[in-house]
Amino acid sequence: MICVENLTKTFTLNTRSKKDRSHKVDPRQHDGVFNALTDVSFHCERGEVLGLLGPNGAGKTTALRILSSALKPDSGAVRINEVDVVRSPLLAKQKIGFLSGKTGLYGRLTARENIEFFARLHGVNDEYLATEAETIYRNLGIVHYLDRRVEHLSTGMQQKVSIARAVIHKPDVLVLDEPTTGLDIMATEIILEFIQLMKEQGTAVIFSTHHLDEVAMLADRVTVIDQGKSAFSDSLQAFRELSADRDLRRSFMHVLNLEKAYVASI
Ligand SMILES: Nc1ncnc2c1ncn2[C@@H]1O[C@H](COP(=O)(O)OP(=O)(O)OP(=O)(O)O)[C@@H](O)[C@H]1O
Repeated sequence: MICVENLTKTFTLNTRSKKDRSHKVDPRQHDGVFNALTDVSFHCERGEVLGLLGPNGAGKTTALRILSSALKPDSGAVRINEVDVVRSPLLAKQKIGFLSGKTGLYGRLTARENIEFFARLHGVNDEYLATEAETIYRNLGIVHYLDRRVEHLSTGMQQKVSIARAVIHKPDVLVLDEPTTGLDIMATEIILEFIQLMKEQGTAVIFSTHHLDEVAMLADRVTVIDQGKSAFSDSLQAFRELSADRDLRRSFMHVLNLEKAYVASI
């Protein structure tokens, strides 16, 4: 369904970043450039959830922005069935729903206006908005504040509106960058249940997270990105089996240590 192959992405650093001492220790920086991604590959089938893990700064957001066609890779491929995301970004946008760290909602518009504006950009018709969209609103628990201005909503409320906006055009693939970060237990629960529902409806869902319990609950596949490379990409079961006691935290540490040992040896 969605196949990501050998992505690379280099950022040119500005003069200030070049002088920034904190960057000097990162082996990915040299000669005024930062190699954010050097080799990232994974895939996710219809009706599957892929949990994307990795330490801070590993390259998860960079990879997800490329998937959503917000950013162009230097090399590598992203394909959704027959559609080449890099070559046909407009077509790809119809097939992908993307939730990024920044909500991108218009504060002075109501939640409903935000969602419907985005829906119309994607050619969603009024009949659908009047009927089936209500199911999305109910499933996300946002019905009672749809007509309030976004600037007056809490972080959790805004996040759920952003998710509604990301799925309103019925994408084949849903990409969520840290969807539960900073949210309370109830908002988190609703979002995790919503991901499960999308999976049951046949959507391929890719979400990044620092919470291993979310991966245990939802993921069929796991990809770990470390230092711009996919250090592990396989089923949840294979990930568990990396540790003798099938503990996900230990599996995660195992992947990172192996990767570091490898980097040290070259
Ligand atoms: N435009 C840019 N210019 C220079 N460096 C960048 C740029 N965007 C990202 N980076 C660097 O690329 C690296 C990967 O960043 P990215 O945001 O993809 O990491 P992440 O895995 O999502 O981290 P986190 O878990 O903290 O959100 C970081 O070191 C970041 O500073």
